[in-house]
Amino acid sequence: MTADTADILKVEGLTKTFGGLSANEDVSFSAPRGAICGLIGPNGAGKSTLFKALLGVHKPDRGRIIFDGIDITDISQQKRCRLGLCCTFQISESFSELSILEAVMVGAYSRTSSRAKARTDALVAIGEVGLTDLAHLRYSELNVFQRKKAELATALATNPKLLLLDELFAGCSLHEIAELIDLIGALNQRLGTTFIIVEHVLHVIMSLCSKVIVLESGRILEIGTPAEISTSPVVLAAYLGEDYDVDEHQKFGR
Ligand SMILES: Nc1ncnc2c1ncn2[C@@H]1O[C@H](COP(=O)(O)OP(=O)(O)OP(=O)(O)O)[C@@H](O)[C@H]1O
Repeated sequence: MTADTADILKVEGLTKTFGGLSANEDVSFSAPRGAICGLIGPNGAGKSTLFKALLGVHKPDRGRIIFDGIDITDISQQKRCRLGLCCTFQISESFSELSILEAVMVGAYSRTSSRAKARTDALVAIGEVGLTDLAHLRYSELNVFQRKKAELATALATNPKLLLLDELFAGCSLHEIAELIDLIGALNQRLGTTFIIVEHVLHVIMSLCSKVIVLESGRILEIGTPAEISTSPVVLAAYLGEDYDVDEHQKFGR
């Protein structure tokens, strides 16, 4: 398999069923290298199931996942992470007495066994998200917004090529959302990291993404630019119901 330099990720015909329910049905899309892509859809559309398949949390029934030219469909989560496919994850309660530095070092240890190197890499990642002055604080002492940034730093410390953000913005104020949008945009520019973002705050998707994938009932409903998605009759109908008024909802997502 030769690497497709244009697309860092290709998903081909991914299907995952739970009992009789198709959580993902023949899902195919690609993510261009260096892009910020959005994955949206109503509740239960299959977004988390798709992320879990990408991360290797569960195995799809059918289909293939090609990451950076490599078929990763059957390889472990740890190996995917080492290849550069990672997500943000909430620090569990059992880790809450760790300092930010120690928590972010957990991410850095995915690519080194050297404590000194993990510490250096963690400090770089902490700097990237602007938490250097708080690096010594315990996780339990942080507010929601600081935790989000620390989770982002932990993921960055794995040195991802593709970072999946699953509702990173949830629980943030409008001001904090604006700051996180700027931060993700800056990281994308500075580090070249590709992002795929699952987010219910559509303003985030419309502000950051160049490509949006819309899922509904496990299937791809539409793929396009934010402008195309925000005026797509099928997308509007999926979100707003069959009786939506296009003129009334032309500011969808703003
Ligand atoms: N482990 C599981 N066992 C059984 N059914 C599941 C499982 N995980 C997900 N599902 C079902 O698959 C469908 C898709 O769920 P999924 O969580 O992927 O949707 P989602 O788009 O992430 O939803 P939300 O926006 O509410 O988080 C739902 O009907 C859900 O109940």
